[in-house]
Amino acid sequence: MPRKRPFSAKQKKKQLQVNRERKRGLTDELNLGQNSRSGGIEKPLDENMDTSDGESLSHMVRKVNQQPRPYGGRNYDPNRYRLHFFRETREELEHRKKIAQERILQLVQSLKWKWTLITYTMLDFPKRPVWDYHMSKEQVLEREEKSFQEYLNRIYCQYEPTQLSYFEHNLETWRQLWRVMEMSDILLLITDVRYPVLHFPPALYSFIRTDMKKSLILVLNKIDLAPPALVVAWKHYFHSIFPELQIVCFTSFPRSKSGDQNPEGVFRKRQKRRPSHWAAAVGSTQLLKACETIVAGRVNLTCWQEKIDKDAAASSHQDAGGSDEDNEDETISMEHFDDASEELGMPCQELYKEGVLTLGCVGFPNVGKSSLVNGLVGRKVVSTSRTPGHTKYFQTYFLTPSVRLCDCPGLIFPSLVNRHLQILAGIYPVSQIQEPYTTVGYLAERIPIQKILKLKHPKENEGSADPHWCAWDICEAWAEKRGYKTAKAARNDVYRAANSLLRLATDGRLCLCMQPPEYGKCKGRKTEASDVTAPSLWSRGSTGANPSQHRAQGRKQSRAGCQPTAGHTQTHPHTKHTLGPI
Ligand SMILES: Nc1nc2c(ncn2[C@@H]2O[C@H](COP(=O)(O)OP(=O)(O)OP(=O)(O)O)[C@@H](O)[C@H]2O)c(=O)[nH]1
Repeated sequence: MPRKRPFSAKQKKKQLQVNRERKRGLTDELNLGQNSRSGGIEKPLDENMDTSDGESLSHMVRKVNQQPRPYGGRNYDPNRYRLHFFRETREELEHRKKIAQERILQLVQSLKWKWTLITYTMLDFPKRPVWDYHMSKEQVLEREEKSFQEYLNRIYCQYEPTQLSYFEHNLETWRQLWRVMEMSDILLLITDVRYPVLHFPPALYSFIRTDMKKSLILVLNKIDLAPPALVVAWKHYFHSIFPELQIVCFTSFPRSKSGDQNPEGVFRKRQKRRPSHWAAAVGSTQLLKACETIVAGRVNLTCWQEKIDKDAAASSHQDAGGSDEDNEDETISMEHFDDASEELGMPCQELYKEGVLTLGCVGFPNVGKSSLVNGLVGRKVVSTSRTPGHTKYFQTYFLTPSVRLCDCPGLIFPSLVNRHLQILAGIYPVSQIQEPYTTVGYLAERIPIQKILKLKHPKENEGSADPHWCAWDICEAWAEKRGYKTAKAARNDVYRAANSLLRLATDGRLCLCMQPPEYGKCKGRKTEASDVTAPSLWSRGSTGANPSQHRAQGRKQSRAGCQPTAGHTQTHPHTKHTLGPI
């Protein structure tokens, strides 16, 4: 009789999980025959695809980030809204791992790190097919499914799967976007200022402007993570391409005067944010001004201005040592819509219905849409997370009686963007990456992370004077430094180390920022104080709570223009690594 092999609890758990997934895959497959809501591709394009674990209905689509909590009645599918991505083959993953272990890394010159919108061939995105009130709900849904399937077939006929970046394959999530676009008067396209061209789909802009005849405001969000000069440079870049576009700079977490100035900050644990922190968001006034310009008096926005003034006063009261009331438990009047397909919105709705301005926050996952809603409200009304794809269904909230905010789930638009960049931009959940090493290599070729993290080469003791680094070495050295060990053999846990490095990058603690094409050349350009609020010097209030500091920063920026200077690297510790001689 063969000897029984030991079977750990972890393995058992995994086995049960796989069985469950297999069953679910079967159910999905059955459902798909009647109603392909999952948005998967029905026939595998490549017969050689990895099908070993039998996880999903279509072996080409990887489903990640399951629904966090159960909602709805008996027929509710908790995984209906999870992210669906194209799945890679095992051979492909093994090949990339080998590259990470062998390829010697070389720093990319900053001149090669310039990005334009053209650099990214953003493809068209799935749109809602035309419908009218004579059609039944089932007919509308069926038409949407057919159109979405055709869209996927078209795109996979045009491009090889490896050419395409990860993008959303779940029709339900696209339906949420369609609904939000229909119900909103102005769309706020939220982008992370570190990767704005990555988060700006020109196809979406032109659809909103030309087809829907609505306005769009571009929000350069998370400005606390980039040097002010870079924020200004991006603002000017977008203005030069889209002169009519309103652009607003925003941060939900302005940098405090003392905060994160220490280069060792990268090693520190993330601090838990106080509930009152939301009131410190910077950019509300700029957003209000942009809305006023577009609305042109058709909606009364005075309440919004009053709210901003009130929040700024409360914030400065807290600065002066006032009480920090915890509003977390207050009743929150958010409206959830967990089935966008149930809501057949008007295809061409009237603007500013009943004197209410609806602002729809749309964009890629993890760019800070929910945080922006919280920042505008001044307290937590929607849940946020550093895991992309956290918001699953759109939610609305009345900021004032005449301004309604709508938070849409994040969507990855199809593009030909390099997948490493997508991961670093926080678009793809780090915990779900099957092969993180090459992305660490991509990062290390743009930021000298070995130096920043003071890593010791794993082969240093083997006598090599100046050992070359490959991505695997970096992960191994980081595992050694952090003490990440595998459970069984107590070897360095390289996979965990790679994930940890990628998290540091997505959180902005290892800060990589894209640069616009003219960045570094426009020395003479004057920076207006209104261009960007300097988060490092002005930590509280969004309405001029500290105007003298604001003016001082404006002067400082004017002197610096758009040139990355030593001054900037001092005020912004991450900049040194981002804009230095790389
Ligand atoms: N530094 C910094 N981090 C931010 C800012 N806004 C959001 N974040 C962080 O970015 C992560 C994502 O924020 P969310 O507000 O959940 O992003 P989202 O766009 O709603 O994400 P999805 O639910 O995936 O669509 C969280 O870890 C936030 O703490 C900001 O202004 N500055």
